[in-house]
Amino acid sequence: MSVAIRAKGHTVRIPVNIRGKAGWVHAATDVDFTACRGRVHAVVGESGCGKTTLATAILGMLPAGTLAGGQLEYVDRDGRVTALTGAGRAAAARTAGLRGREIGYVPQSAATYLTPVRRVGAQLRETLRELRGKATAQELLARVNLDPGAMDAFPHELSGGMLQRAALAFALAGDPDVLVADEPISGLDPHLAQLTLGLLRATADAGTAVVLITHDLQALAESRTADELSVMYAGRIIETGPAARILTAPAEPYTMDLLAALPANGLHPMPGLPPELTNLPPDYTYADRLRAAAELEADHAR
Ligand SMILES: Nc1ncnc2c1ncn2[C@@H]1O[C@H](COP(=O)(O)OP(=O)(O)OP(=O)(O)O)[C@@H](O)[C@H]1O
Ligand code: NI
Repeated sequence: MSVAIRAKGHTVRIPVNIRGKAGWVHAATDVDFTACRGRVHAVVGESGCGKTTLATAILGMLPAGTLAGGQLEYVDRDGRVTALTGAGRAAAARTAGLRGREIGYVPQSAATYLTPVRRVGAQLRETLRELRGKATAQELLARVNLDPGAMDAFPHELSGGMLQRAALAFALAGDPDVLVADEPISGLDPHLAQLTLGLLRATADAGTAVVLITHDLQALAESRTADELSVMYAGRIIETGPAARILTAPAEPYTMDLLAALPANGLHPMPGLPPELTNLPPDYTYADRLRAAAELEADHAR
C-alpha cells in the first residue's frame, strides 16, 4: 500500500474581488491527506467546502494568483517525488507531464473538455494513441457502461450522465497511477451510480490510487467503495479515517449531522448555512455555525 499523493499542511488562498473589494477565499486550510495505491480515498462535504479545489491542486491546476502553502506531492512507484504545490503557469508546466498520464482526472463538469465538433470515439482513440493506452476505445466505453453507439456520437448528443461516463473512459485511457474523480456519480440514477462506483473500486483493486470526490454519502455508504474517508468543512479536513468506521460511528458533530441529513437516516436538515469562505476567520469551526443557527432559532421563537 504505497503512498501516491501526500499533502501536509496544504493551504490554498484564492484572490477574489467582490464589488471592488479584494479578499481571499480560504479554499484549503492545513490539509493533511494521503492517497495510496490500491485504495479508494473518498472526500465528502457540503457544496463549496473545497473538494474541487483539492482536486485541482492535485492536478496542478489552481488558478493563477492563488497562494498555495504547505506540501502537496506526487510520489511515483519508484519513490520519486514531484511537488504539486503551486498555481498558475509554473505549476502547470511542472505537472503537465503527469496530468492525464500518471494522474487521471474526471472533472466535475465532465462535458467541458470534449471538443464539440468531433465524435466521441475519434477523440477517445486519439487520447489512447497519445497516452499509449493498452485498451481499445470500445473496451473503455464498455468498462464505463456506455453503449458502443456512443463511439459515433457527438458530445452534444450524449446526456449529462453519459458524458460523465465518457469522461471516466478518457481518464482511464492512460492507465493512470492516480485517478482523481470529481463527482463522477452526480446526476446518475442509483443503478448507474453503483456501477460507476464499482468501476472505481475495480480500478483501485488493479493498483491505482483513487481519490473519489462526492457529496453523495448515501451512495458511498451503500456501495462500500471507499477505504478511507475524509470529511471536509470550510476548507479543512475535520475527520479522516477508515470509511466503514466514519460512516457508522462518526466522531465529529459535523459528520454526524451530514449522516443524519441522509434520506435513510431521517432527512434531518443541516442546521444553519455553510460559511462564506472569503476572508473566513482563521479560527472558524462548525461550532460557530451551530451557535449562529441556535441564535437565529431563538430570535424566531421570540
Ligand atoms: N477560481 C476560483 N476563483 C474564486 N473562488 C473560487 C475559485 N474556485 C473555487 N473558488 C471558491 O473556493 C471555495 C471552494 O470551492 P470548491 O469548488 O472547491 O468547493 P466544492 O466542495 O467542490 O463545492 P461543490 O460541491 O459545489 O462542487 C468556494 O467558496 C468557491 O467559490
Ligand atoms: Ni466541486
